Amino acid sequence: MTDRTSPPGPVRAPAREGQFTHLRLDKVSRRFGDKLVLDGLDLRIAGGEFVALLGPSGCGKSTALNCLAGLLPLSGGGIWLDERRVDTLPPERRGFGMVFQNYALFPHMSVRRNVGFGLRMRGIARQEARARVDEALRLVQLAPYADRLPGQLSGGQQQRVAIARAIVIEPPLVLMDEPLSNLDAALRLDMRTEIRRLHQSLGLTTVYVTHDQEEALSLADRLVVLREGVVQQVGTPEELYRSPANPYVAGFMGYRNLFAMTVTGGEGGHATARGLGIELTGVAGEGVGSGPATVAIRPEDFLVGEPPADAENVIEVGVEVVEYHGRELAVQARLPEGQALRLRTSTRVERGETVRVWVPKDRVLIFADATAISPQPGPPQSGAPDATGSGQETAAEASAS
Ligand SMILES: Nc1ncnc2c1ncn2[C@@H]1O[C@H](COP(=O)(O)OP(=O)(O)OP(=O)(O)O)[C@@H](O)[C@H]1O
Repeated sequence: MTDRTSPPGPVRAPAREGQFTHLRLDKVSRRFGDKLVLDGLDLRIAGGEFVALLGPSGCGKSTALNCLAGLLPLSGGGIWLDERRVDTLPPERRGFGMVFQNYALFPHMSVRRNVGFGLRMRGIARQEARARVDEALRLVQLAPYADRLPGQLSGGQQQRVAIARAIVIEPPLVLMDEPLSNLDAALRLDMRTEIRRLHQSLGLTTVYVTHDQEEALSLADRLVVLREGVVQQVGTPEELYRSPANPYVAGFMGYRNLFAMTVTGGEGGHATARGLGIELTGVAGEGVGSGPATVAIRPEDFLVGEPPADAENVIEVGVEVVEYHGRELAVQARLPEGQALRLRTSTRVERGETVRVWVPKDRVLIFADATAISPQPGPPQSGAPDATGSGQETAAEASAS
């Protein structure tokens, strides 16, 4: 849906009433007991921007969103809409729209009454409220369902009701917490397009929480990758995809192969690393010198077959698992010392075969951070190369070591 080479810029629709220039999170912290779940989160979001908070389960995404919404008090720091401090205000005075994973609709109220609930609470006159509800239902293409109860709707339709309810109050900020997780794959794609369309056409500012890297990349103007409550990297989808700051972010951006190796030399912006019975040359990240490092490679960057004479990074691997994925095969192979290597190829390979694979050195990233460990034995990657949560195990493995 999104053209990745030119990420969509913020602010496309006319400014909304109550719109702000910047939302600022200033050293926001949140503790639960002894546990610091958000640790000094600094973030600046421009009005009209779509920002995704991305990270694995437990990294603090929902906590950050709930702090923004006013559902959780901060343990430290502040939240500002331009010059106005909002973290001291109760949720209803912030007036943000919220969409949750579980829809949170009132089961006994019709779609129309659910959508109009926030307007009734705000004392909006009946006639105006009705017109606004009609318009919101039209926007989410649910006008024909206005008189149904939520239980008479599909999951996707219920989520549209939740979205209509959030936007009908014309909030300066819409907060979405994994709104698509309960939907099936096809519906998720449709709703993703829908959310982006609404965001653009209404000029909303949206903060969207997800653990799904593909969802974040396709929806957001900017991504914020969180790890244990600490921001790892903030950037456009293209920046994060092309230049992840560390192995953890790389894991999220589809670098499913994270190898703990040792740098033995290097020149001209490249470094060479040894370990696991192989040698690899790649782009040297900041601070890479001799010593332990993490080498990151995307499964789809390997080439398979008889390497040309000038092929870089040629290695021999034993094919262990082959999954058919239409145009491509998802393959799990073993390095000489037994570590798993994941690759995707349209070249036919068979289980049990020993094959030569190679990867151009400019497709290999070498990080000074040596905390990643090699992916553990397991099934090959499923779905698209960077499909839902595909980087998660590797990121989790990275954080586990
Ligand atoms: N009310 C609470 N009391 C104690 N600990 C909590 C509470 N809410 C969250 N936590 C802890 O804070 C951490 C972050 O939780 P949070 O829900 O923000 O993570 P998340 O990244 O949104 O994960 P998920 O995607 O699973 O919702 C977790 O370790 C969680 O157990």
